[in-house]
Amino acid sequence: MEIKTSARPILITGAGKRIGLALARHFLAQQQPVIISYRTRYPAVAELEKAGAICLFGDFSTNDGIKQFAADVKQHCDGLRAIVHNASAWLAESPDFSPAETLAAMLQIHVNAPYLLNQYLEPLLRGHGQAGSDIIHFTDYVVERGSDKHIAYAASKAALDNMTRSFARKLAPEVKVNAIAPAMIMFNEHDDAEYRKAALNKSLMKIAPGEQEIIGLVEYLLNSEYVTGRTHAVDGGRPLR
Ligand SMILES: NC(=O)C1=CN([C@@H]2O[C@H](COP(=O)(O)OP(=O)(O)OC[C@H]3O[C@@H](n4cnc5c(N)ncnc54)[C@H](OP(=O)(O)O)[C@@H]3O)[C@@H](O)[C@H]2O)C=CC1
Ligand SMILES: Nc1nc2c(c(=O)[nH]1)N=C([C@H](O)[C@@H](O)CO)CN2
Repeated sequence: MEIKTSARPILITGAGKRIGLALARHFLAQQQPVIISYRTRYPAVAELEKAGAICLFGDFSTNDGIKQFAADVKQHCDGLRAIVHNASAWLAESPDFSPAETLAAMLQIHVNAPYLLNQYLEPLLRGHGQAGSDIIHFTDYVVERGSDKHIAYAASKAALDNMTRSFARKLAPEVKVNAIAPAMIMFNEHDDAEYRKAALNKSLMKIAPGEQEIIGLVEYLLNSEYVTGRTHAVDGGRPLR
């Protein structure tokens, strides 16, 4: 028998590193209970556990894995304050995978996982009053522009963007549902100087702002009683370049 938390946790998927990890640390520092999913057990997962997070293995590459993860969440709490759908893979089209494999993988993590988790965990989000809970989908700036190197990625994030409006309709007024559409937030370690220069030049602001820009927007959305069904760009003015 698992011990259930009293205050409603915020569930963050794929939070063993980078933006998800930064969000988990932020909420824990505010005494806000957190549940995270991790697929790879990065060293930071033990650090989050030590800080009080419930860290559950979750591999969303199959629908069974998603279902199992939802069942595990229900073992640990009766209600959720929010679900933050952060888990993602930025897979480019490449000769290493067939187009069918690439498309299936992108749809699995950016469409099946949030769609199924929203359905399985809906009872935990409801029943907490008007605007009592939130769902936040992480999409991408490329939803509006497309991407010649990440076609399946962009298409799957576009589907997620659309689901934002459908779930907002379905779950209002109890649950607000919004999307955050970042452009460049943080580089990956392997990005070379030439790539970094070109990527920075794509926006008006010309910086990689880091996780704090996302944390600030997530806080804003959680605190709002009115904002729902919208996509919120964090892109340094990229469409204006
Ligand atoms: N960083 C940026 O500049 C931008 C980020 N975004 C979006 O913001 C969000 C966070 O970005 P970032 O921190 O860079 O993301 P990362 O790619 O660094 O991390 C994503 C997380 O998702 C997990 N994940 C991937 N596939 C699966 C799966 N099948 N099952 C379970 N977990 C999985 C990864 O686990 P594992 O490591 O074990 O695979 C990882 O922990 C993402 O949704 C991203 O698309 C959008 C635009 C720009
Ligand atoms: N899941 C991920 N999605 C995205 C990443 C990433 O590292 N993981 N990175 C980007 C880039 O930063 C891009 O916006 C600029 O090069 C996009 N999505």
